[in-house]
Order: sequence, then structure tokens, then C-alpha cells
Amino acid sequence: MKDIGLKFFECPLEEKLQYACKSGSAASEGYGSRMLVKDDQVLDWRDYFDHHTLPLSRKNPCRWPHHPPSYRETVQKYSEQMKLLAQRLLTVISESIGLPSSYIQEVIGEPYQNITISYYPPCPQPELTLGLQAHSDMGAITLLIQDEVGGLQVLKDGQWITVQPLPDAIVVNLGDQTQILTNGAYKSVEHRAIVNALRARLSVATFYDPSKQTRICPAPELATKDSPPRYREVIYGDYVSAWYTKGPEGKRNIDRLAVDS
Ligand SMILES: O=C(O)CCC(=O)C(=O)O
Ligand SMILES: [Fe+2]
Repeated sequence: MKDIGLKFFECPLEEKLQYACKSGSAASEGYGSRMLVKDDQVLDWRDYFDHHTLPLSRKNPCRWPHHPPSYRETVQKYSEQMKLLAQRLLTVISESIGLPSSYIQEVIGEPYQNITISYYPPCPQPELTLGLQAHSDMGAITLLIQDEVGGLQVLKDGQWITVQPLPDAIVVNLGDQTQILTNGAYKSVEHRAIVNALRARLSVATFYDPSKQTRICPAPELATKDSPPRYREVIYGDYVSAWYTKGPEGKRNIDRLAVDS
């Protein structure tokens, strides 16, 4: 995936623009260069290509790059493997807190999977900007691979910690819906990407999310008298719309659903 991604981003701009995603529409498929659509926001120092891979009704490989020739098949195979891994991890998470093994997967129902390749060009003044602003992923679980350059940081105890790139490692980032479903037993991770002056960086994030109609609330088995629900119920599509309208600003979207907020 990293190889084909790099080959695409190294193409001339005119070629990349043939796959440009629709402007003005959040999370549309294709090549783009900003995460948010509002004009008054600081833009991320990032190019990306977003692929809609699941459910199959959303998948249209004609919209994916044609070069290198192995591009589409690679994305297809990777999508299948990442789906299996995400499901395995959600099973383990459910079991680890006493829920039936398929609990989270059943709530999510038919998964929505997007694969986003991010390319962060070298930045002459890296201290003035970010590759990707601080956020938590809005869905259930994200599986991320990165090249050896490094730049992903996670917020821990108020400090930004760089996730050292390891060859062949997959970084598991839990998303906000997993935090809600587990009533806070698992927390989504606040993260960002920094850039550097010398080297371009590439990462591939595979998001595994509910459909827009899905109702998400803390699992009733976990929200008891002694430990009441900590989050209000939300329809996932409403959560996504709010995220895109207001911006991520760290974890403010999930914080707004907290019962004591
Ligand atoms: O490039 C990275 O390491 C982070 C990407 C990311 O967080 C995202 O696409 O949501
Ligand atoms: Fe992210």
C-alpha cells in the first residue's frame, strides 16, 4: 500500500487532479488536500486520497488511480485484510469488558470502510503548521500504517508523544464510537500529524465505521446503577455532520455528548 500510494503522489499534478474529489462535499472520494471544508480554518499541510471500500455498494474502483497497474488490486486485498483485523480487534475489545464477543460488531452492523492515504510534503517552516490537526477519529476503529519518516503523535497525560515508526507495524487507533459503546472503558485517542522540512511522509489509515443511520449509545450491560451511562445516544450520521461543521478541535465532539457536560 505504501509503495502504490507513493507512486500516485509522485505523479504530476495534472494526473492526480483527474481523480480530484468533489470540492465542498466533506469526505468525498478521491484526491484532495484538506480535511475540512470551511474557509476560515487553518488548512492541513497534507494531500490525501480517500477510497470508499465498504460496503460493496459504495465501492467503485474506476475512481481509483489506474497506475501502477497493481493499484486497484492492492487496495482491494488490503481492504479485505483490514476488515478481518478490525473485526478481530472489536471482538477482543467486547470480550475484554464482559460483553458478548460480537456486541460491538452487531451494533455497527454493515461496516463502512474508507482507506485514506495521506501524503505530507516537506514543509519549509514546519513549526508554523501541522500535517493534520489534533483530532480523534469519529468512527469505531482505525488501523494505520506509516513509513519510516515519523510524524504521528498521540496525546498522553497532556503531552504529545511521537509514535515511533516500526517496520510492518499497524497502529490501532480507537475511535469515538468505541468510547461511547464501551461507556468510556476504552477511550478514543487524540492524535495529530506533524511535518518536517526535509522529507515527505506517507501514512495509510483504514477506518472501520458504522453506517450513518446507526444509533450509538453505551452498552446497557455496562451502564448500570453504579456506573450510569456517561454519554448520550447519538445517530452516527448526526455525529459525522457535527464533526465536519464544527471541526474536530481535539475531542470536543465526543465531549459534547458527555452526560455531565
Ligand atoms: O498521518 C497520520 O499518521 C495520521 C492520519 C490520521 O490521523 C487520519 O487520517 O485520521
Ligand atoms: Fe486520525
